[in-house]
Amino acid sequence: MSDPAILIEGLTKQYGSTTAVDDLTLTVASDEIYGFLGPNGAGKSTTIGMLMDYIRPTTGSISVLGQDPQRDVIDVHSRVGILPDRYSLYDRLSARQHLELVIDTKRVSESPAALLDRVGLNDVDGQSVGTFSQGMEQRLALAMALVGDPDLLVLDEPFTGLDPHGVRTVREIVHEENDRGAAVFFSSHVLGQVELVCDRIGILHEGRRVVEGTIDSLRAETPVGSDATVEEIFVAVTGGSGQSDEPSSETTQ
Ligand SMILES: Nc1ncnc2c1ncn2[C@@H]1O[C@H](COP(=O)(O)OP(=O)(O)OP(=O)(O)O)[C@@H](O)[C@H]1O
Repeated sequence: MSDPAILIEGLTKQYGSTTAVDDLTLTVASDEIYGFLGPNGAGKSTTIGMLMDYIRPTTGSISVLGQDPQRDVIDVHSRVGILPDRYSLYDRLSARQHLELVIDTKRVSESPAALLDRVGLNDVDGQSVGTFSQGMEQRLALAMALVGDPDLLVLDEPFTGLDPHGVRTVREIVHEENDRGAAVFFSSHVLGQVELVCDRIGILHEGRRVVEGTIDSLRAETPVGSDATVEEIFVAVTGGSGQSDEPSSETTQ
């Protein structure tokens, strides 16, 4: 049996007196699509940062594709496709040049044009990224994550800034990548989309995982009813807290 895509045990990250991630334990199988949810500030991006060794844990252990991100960082980075929550692009370079940089770094042979086509960015040849809209930048960042047919895709808020075509494209790519054999781990506040693509979800609240399972199993174990949406489950288990009383329209798409 293959290693889990992600194995996290007792993971804690402390920033001074703030506990961003609190004794988190979580497993993502090598063939699953896992939605990592939680209110603003719950600790999702911090956890993702620790998976990639961008952030060092205070305590706990992490294995990514059977490897230790601190010890085997080069291997982990070569096998994982990451769309971080904050990324910087080079204003003066084109989308093709960005992809060529990742292709060179990962030492793979891949067609930038085919990657741009997959994310719906086919008419941007020669255009510098400084002229891109937010959605175009997001599509390019996703294409960069796809380079090298990663064994694990880690996507932090992949729907940010995308129009409905882009949202659909992300959903299709997540399914295609999973069909190809990749695990997908993504955070999102767009709960309607999460419901459409995830095999399992985990909900984080104040750094702790409060529930985990298939949507059906969460409906059964949460007092929300057998036809509850992910949004209703989310609100029930996070106490309706978060930054606003009303879920934003983004969460219901
Ligand atoms: N570098 C840092 N220094 C101090 N505190 C930090 C730092 N990074 C994150 N935090 C704190 O850690 C907690 C978790 O933040 P994190 O960005 O992981 O949340 P998140 O779940 O990704 O939120 P969002 O949905 O808003 O993106 C927050 O309280 C945040 O203020």
